Amino acid sequence: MTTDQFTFTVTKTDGAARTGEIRMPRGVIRTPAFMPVGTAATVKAMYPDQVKALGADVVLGNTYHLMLRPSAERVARLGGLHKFMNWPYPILTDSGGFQVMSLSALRKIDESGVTFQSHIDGSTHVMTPERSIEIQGLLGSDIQMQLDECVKLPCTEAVAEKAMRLSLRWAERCRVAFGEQPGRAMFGIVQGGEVERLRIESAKELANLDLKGYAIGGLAVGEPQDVMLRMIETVEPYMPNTKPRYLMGVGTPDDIVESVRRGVDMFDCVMPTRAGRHGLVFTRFGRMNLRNARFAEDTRPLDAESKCAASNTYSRAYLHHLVRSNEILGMMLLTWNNLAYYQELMAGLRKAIAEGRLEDHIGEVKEGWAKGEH
Ligand SMILES: CNc1nc2cc3c(=O)[nH]c(N)nc3c(CC[C@H]3O[C@@H](OC)[C@H](OC)[C@@H]3OC)c2[nH]1
Repeated sequence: MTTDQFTFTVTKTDGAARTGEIRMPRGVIRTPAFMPVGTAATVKAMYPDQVKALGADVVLGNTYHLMLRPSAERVARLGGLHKFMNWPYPILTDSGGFQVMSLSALRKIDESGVTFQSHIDGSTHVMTPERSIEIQGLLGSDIQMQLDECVKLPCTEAVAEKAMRLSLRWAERCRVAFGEQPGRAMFGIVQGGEVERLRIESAKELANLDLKGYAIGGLAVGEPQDVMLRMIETVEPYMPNTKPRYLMGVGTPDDIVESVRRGVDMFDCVMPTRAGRHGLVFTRFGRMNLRNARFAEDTRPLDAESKCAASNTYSRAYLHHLVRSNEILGMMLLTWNNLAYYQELMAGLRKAIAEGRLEDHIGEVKEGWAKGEH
């Protein structure tokens, strides 16, 4: 009997929300989970053991960036991404489709795949579903995303339909190319723009492929939050409830809370890391921009009750100075604080669902944000 080495178990539900565990050889992912973005084989401004200590069970790598530099083949020759970046735990990699559309000089997209020019040196590359899965395999990725076409919103129904159907055909090709990789998974990505019937068809067709997990793609691309939430509500009933649901690119703390409420299990977003590098901090009192002069002589730490040294030790005045001086330590401390807060938010949501008190907990969390400064 072959024991499946990649499993997902829902442990508790509270309304549409669930807690769960994704178990694989490299470790366990506790859901709902926030996955720090480590695009170029590093979670920017953080040491790997610091990211782990905050409670992150999995980090993200990116096919587009790593195929261009240092190349997937070189990472494989060096022992794979886990060894390369000293992160022995689970890694999820995106297929690269999104970055091709958003970062590169897109040359062509057709049935075979996408042809693009590197934003680094202008060299031409062809990314097919098969090549994307090959690259993710070379990296040693534990959770590999299908190659898809993520349309920019708003777009016409015809454009959304064409991209959704292409993505479905690419999902099938990725499934074949992925083959059997024990202990690893390939996730499908639901597309369909803002068109409910397309979203439902995409979710149903992907469910028929019996994949190990499913992402909701094509969102967090500038649409209002209510549109994003409506799309989640539309597809959730058609996404197998025994498989993890991953909402790509999301989001702010409020986006995450509202999406957990609607049955989403996994999240990724550059918000906490990128914002941290620019002086924007997330706390249980809401967000603060430490560039603001009002912090120039504020001797309080960001959050005296936080377990994180970046949050409970350094004065806002000092952090304000570091940000204004564009000091590296400022980026380090604010990134650290933000990731600590995001992990604390996820741990609180997991605990509240386990105790069947998610709605009360969400009320308390939002009250803290609204109250702002104490
Ligand atoms: C911000 N809003 C947002 N909406 C998105 C929608 C999609 C989508 O439909 N398909 C695919 N394939 N990717 C998407 C992505 C990129 C996530 C990656 O982007 C990278 O973060 C910058 C990171 O790579 C380490 C992450 O890896 C999974 C989205 N990002």
